[in-house]
Amino acid sequence: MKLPERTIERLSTYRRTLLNCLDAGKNYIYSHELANLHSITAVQVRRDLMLIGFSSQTKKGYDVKELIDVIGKILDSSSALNVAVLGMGNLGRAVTTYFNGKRSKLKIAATFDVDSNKVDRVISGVNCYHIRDFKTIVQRENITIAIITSPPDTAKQLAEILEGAGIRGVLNFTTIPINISSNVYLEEFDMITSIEKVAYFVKEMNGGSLEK
Ligand SMILES: NC(=O)c1ccc[n+]([C@@H]2O[C@H](COP(=O)([O-])OP(=O)(O)OC[C@H]3O[C@@H](n4cnc5c(N)ncnc54)[C@H](O)[C@@H]3O)[C@@H](O)[C@H]2O)c1
Repeated sequence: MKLPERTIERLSTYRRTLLNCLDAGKNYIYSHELANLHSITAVQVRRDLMLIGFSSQTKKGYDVKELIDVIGKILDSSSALNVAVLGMGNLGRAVTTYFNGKRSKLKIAATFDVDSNKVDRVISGVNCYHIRDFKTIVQRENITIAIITSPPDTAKQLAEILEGAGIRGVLNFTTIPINISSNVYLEEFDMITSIEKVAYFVKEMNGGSLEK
C-alpha cells in the first residue's frame, strides 16, 4: 500500500527522534511523548503507526529499537540508493557535507558542476564531475536520485538532462519549479515560501498585526 506523503514525512521525523532517544538511553516511548516532541496529537502518532502495521505498545510504551526497525522497513530500500548533487556552490556543499554518512541506505555518490575550479575535484568528500558527463556517471554509479542546487535559471535545462538519464526521484532546491515526467517523483523545496508561511502564521497569531 502506498502511504500518504505527510505520513512518510512524519515517519522520517519520528525515526530521527527515536534514534536520539536510543542515544540518550531511552528504550521505550509512549505515543503521547512522541506526539509532544513533534507538536502533534497522540492520536495522529497512533494512526501513523497503525498504517504501517505497528501496534505493539506495551505498558512501558513502544519499544524504540523495534519501532526504528519497522519504520526503516517502510522508508528504506532493500539496497542502498545512490544520489547525485547538481551544483556544488554554497547549498550543494552544505547538503553533501551534512547528508553523507547519515543514512546507510542513501549515499551521495557523485556531484556535478560546470565550474572548472570544481570539476575533477573531490568536494565535500565526493567526486565532482562536469554536468556534460551526467548520463555516463549516473549509469556507472547506478544513481537514481538527484538533488538540484544550481542557479534557478539552470533548473529547466537540468530537468531534461535528469529525465534523459533515467533519474527516478528529484529534490529541487531552486526557486524555479520544474516540469518532469510523472514517472519521476518530484519534491520542490522553496525556503522562501517556508519562511513566508512562518511569517504569515506569526502575523495571524498577533491578530493580523505585528504592531506593539
Ligand atoms: N544558499 C542557500 O541558502 C539557498 C537556500 C535555498 C535555496 N537556494 C537555491 O539553491 C540554488 C543554489 O544556491 P547557492 O547559494 O548554493 O548558489 P551558488 O551560486 O553558491 O552555487 C551554484 C553552483 O551551481 C553551479 N552551476 C551553474 N550552472 C550549473 C549547471 N548547469 N549544472 C550544474 N551546476 C551548475 C555553479 O558553478 C555553482 O557552483 C539556487 O537556485 C538558490 O536559489 C539556496
